[in-house]
Amino acid sequence: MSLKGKVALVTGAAQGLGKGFTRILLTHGAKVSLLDVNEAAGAELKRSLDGDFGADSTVFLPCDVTSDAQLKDAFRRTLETFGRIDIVCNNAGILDENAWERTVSINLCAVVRGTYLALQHMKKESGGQGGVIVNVASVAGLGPLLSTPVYTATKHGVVGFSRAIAEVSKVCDYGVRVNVLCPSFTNTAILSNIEDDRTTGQFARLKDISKKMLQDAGVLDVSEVAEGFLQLVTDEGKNGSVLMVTKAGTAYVTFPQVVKDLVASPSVVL
Ligand SMILES: NC(=O)C1=CN([C@@H]2O[C@H](COP(=O)(O)OP(=O)(O)OC[C@H]3O[C@@H](n4cnc5c(N)ncnc54)[C@H](O)[C@@H]3O)[C@@H](O)[C@H]2O)C=CC1
Ligand SMILES: CCCCCC(=O)/C=C/C=C\C/C=C\C/C=C\CCCC(=O)O
Repeated sequence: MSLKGKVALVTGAAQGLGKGFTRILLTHGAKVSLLDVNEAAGAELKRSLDGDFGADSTVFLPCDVTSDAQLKDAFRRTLETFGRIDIVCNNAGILDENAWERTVSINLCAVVRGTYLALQHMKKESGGQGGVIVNVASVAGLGPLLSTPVYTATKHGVVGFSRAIAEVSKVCDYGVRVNVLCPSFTNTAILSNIEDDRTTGQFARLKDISKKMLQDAGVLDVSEVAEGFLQLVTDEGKNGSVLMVTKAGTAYVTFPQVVKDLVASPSVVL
């Protein structure tokens, strides 16, 4: 799928991975709506992107993804600005085992909210033109990161929810693909949490295990993860796909198939 003339909405776009996803989308010809709760970083990024891609290529919309009203308004303003939405990336995330309810709210509840809003705008049965959603989980969505059990749970939640919605989209012919990105440790601000007793809370004593995992796994550059993101956006054969990005390269994750062909079974009435 070519990105020329396409419009994307990215949450948590002001820095780190969201900024990387934004840049790769712009480089391939898309326009991007940048959503972030950090207004100063968002405004600064917008200024630098104006220089590289032109002021008409992006809009920055201050938005806390935990607010239903703010996220709805950001979708509305994206449509108002660019006239269409084709790509949605639910990327905003935090790691804070002390503020664990907020972690669930941002990392999982807001991904559900962003996915439902994306479907409302893009699915064919609501008059949309189809599209693609990429939800950002983590390798911690596939196995445990010991010092961060709630973070780990939210990322497993993102994987499970996205795979389920991808199947729904296929069966109900929404015309929207839903994929999941699972990066390993990547060089962004969130990595500093590994050392921070305030964010690991009662599990601070386990931080050496996470640090050892990081040393063994290595640290990805944002651009390596952005290439994986681009694959999930552009490869029209991918729906319900979970792409793991590690220093060893990229790999699509396979899951055990517990019930074979459930939806294709003639005994299942849809
Ligand atoms: N850096 C890493 O090692 C990995 C990161 N991830 C995931 O990638 C995603 C992006 O994280 P990074 O770029 O690494 O971290 P980061 O901390 O650099 O960026 C996160 C962005 O999300 C924004 N944000 C936080 N709460 C928000 C809210 N309530 N509403 C709107 N925006 C909000 C922040 O302002 C920030 O711009 C997260 O979901 C994270 O869990 C996944 C695997 C590895
Ligand atoms: C503490 C900093 C966290 C930074 C953000 C993040 O999500 C990093 C995750 C990196 C690694 C995930 C850790 C554990 C995953 C464990 C097992 C995965 C198994 C995958 C497989 O090969 O089957």
